[in-house]
Amino acid sequence: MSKKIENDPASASILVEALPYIKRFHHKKIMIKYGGHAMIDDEAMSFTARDTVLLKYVGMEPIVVHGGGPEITRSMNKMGKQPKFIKGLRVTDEETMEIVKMVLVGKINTNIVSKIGFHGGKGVGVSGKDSELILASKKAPHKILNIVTGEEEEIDLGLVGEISSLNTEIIEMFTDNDHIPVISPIGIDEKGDTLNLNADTVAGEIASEVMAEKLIILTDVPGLLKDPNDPNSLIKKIKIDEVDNLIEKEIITGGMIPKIETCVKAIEGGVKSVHIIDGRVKHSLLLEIFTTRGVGTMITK
Ligand SMILES: Nc1ncnc2c1ncn2[C@@H]1O[C@H](COP(=O)(O)OP(=O)(O)O)[C@@H](O)[C@H]1O
Ligand SMILES: CC(=O)N[C@@H](CCC(=O)OP(=O)(O)O)C(=O)O
Repeated sequence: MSKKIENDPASASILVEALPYIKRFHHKKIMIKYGGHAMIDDEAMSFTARDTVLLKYVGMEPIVVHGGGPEITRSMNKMGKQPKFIKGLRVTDEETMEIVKMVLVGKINTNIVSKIGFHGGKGVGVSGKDSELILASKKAPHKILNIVTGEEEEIDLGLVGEISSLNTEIIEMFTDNDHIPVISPIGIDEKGDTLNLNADTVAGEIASEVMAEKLIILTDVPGLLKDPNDPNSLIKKIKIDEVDNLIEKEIITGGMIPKIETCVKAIEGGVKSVHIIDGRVKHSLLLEIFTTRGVGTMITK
């Protein structure tokens, strides 16, 4: 420790402020959803990995579910494919599914695991296919109203799944043995085929299943915004019964829809506190957990 810190009582008070949280979350599972939009560069990813390792060393049990939407889109573009999203979900044909696996499991997961290792943690990568962690079934086609014909149309999302059951023993085996599980959001169906899952949904459902104390979603906005174009319009707290109205009014759109739906479900599923925060900001994870004021948007009952 440098002399400056030794002699500065303000530095000690940061630790003192953190003590109640360190006590409250001792041996508690903290689910961190690390969104692709928050992975702005290698340095930001390294900071997030280090903060996650810190949580482990002060006695919590962090679990990471990562996304990687922007990286998947970049890879699709390189291959001349145009991505299409319906309500925040990527329409996934077979070729896209191969890209999704390559990017999520082959690239992003291994990158996060090695960064956790570099900072002294025991990261271990799993996908929803390992030990049948996530059993899924193909999502039903999305129904939309064609405003020209006035008729209802169905859009098939392809190989996009919804979770039918979770086998979280493998996760608990890792957390019980001081490892930090890093989970890629893909699942398998009963035939053993791979399905693409939204990472927010996976984080929320696993958080409920393992009875996580907290779910923290790291993304590229300060939190839920009243005006998505104005980063100063942060909604600091929102009750779950206010959410539908914001979706109907199209204040919540795109990738924020699965995020906020996940938050609502996680609260209903027993997760005690749920937050959406800006993962691009250095140490936002620590500020959320260890400070009284917190950061981002808190979703409450
Ligand atoms: N009301 C809102 N408040 C904040 N962000 C919103 C809102 N509605 C839509 N969004 C969009 O949701 C995006 C975050 O979702 P997404 O792109 O899927 O991120 P991630 O890759 O982190 O999962 C934001 O960048 C923003 O463009
Ligand atoms: C079905 C579906 O949309 N799957 C997502 C999986 C990755 C993800 O969710 O990444 P973010 O958290 O960065 O958005 C996708 O293909 O983009």
